[in-house]
Amino acid sequence: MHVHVNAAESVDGKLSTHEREQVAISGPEDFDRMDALRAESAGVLVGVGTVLADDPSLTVKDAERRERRTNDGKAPNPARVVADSRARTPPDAEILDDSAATYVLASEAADEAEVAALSAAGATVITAGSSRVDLSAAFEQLEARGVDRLLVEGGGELIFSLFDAGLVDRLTVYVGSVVIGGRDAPTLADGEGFTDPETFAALSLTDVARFDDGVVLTYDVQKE
Ligand SMILES: NC(=O)C1=CN([C@@H]2O[C@H](COP(=O)(O)OP(=O)(O)OC[C@H]3O[C@@H](n4cnc5c(N)ncnc54)[C@H](OP(=O)(O)O)[C@@H]3O)[C@@H](O)[C@H]2O)C=CC1
Ligand SMILES: Nc1nc(O)c(N)c(N[C@@H]2O[C@H](COP(=O)(O)O)[C@@H](O)[C@H]2O)n1
Repeated sequence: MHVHVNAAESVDGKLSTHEREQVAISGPEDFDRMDALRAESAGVLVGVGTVLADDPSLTVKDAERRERRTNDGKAPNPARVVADSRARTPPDAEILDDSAATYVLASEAADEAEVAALSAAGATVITAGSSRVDLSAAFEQLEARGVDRLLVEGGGELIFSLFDAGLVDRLTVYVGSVVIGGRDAPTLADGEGFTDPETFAALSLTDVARFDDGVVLTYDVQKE
């Protein structure tokens, strides 16, 4: 599985406000760059926290990009994937509309009725992990279904877990010219955090580019 994490943060590293409401940190040029990344992906992954906060659609917005995908023999939109251990995704969430296939990565702790409701709403539920989604195992099951290239759009809890598990290949971060602040506002990587510097995720900066009134930093992730 190739895993590319892309997110937009303020200069102080926040993904949104302490109220965890969606804010536009980047502008039209960066949203278009993100749309191109979606169009190149087999799947777009977010955590259930992002689904509950933002209710994103995770579709390709540009019609020409969708047409190019169709001409290449692909579905117009990549699959939508949500990491959701307890099947908390609302059955009327945007990611469950009929624009694309939707996978819910759940754990054995998910309530059977909630899983059934998501299946009835059109999702394919993949179970991996006892109390929380085992991301490596879930990715193997996604690959078996042809989803072999994931764009991860957040949020901070999920992104930390992916780095912690050594699953990230590439990171692009849009740094917007704004300070959001707030000790409880989500950051690019939340979770437990690393303590031993030996275990920090090590990155190689490969590009710096200006988009809108901010910069996009591109990194390859060093793997042992
Ligand atoms: N600026 C940007 O680019 C973006 C901003 N955002 C913002 O980020 C915020 C949401 O981020 P956040 O609250 O961190 O939520 P996330 O989207 O990271 O979702 C976190 C949840 O995912 C579930 N999950 C399942 N498996 C795992 C796993 N193995 N590791 C970690 N999490 C797992 C957990 O819930 P459970 O245990 O129930 O499964 C967890 O609470 C919102 O405010 C949103 O607006 C979001 C995306 C992009
Ligand atoms: N690149 C980027 N810049 C921002 O300023 C953002 N707030 C986000 N958020 C992500 O975009 C998703 C919205 O997707 P749809 O337009 O609904 O398809 C949102 O959920 C975040 O993943 N990204």
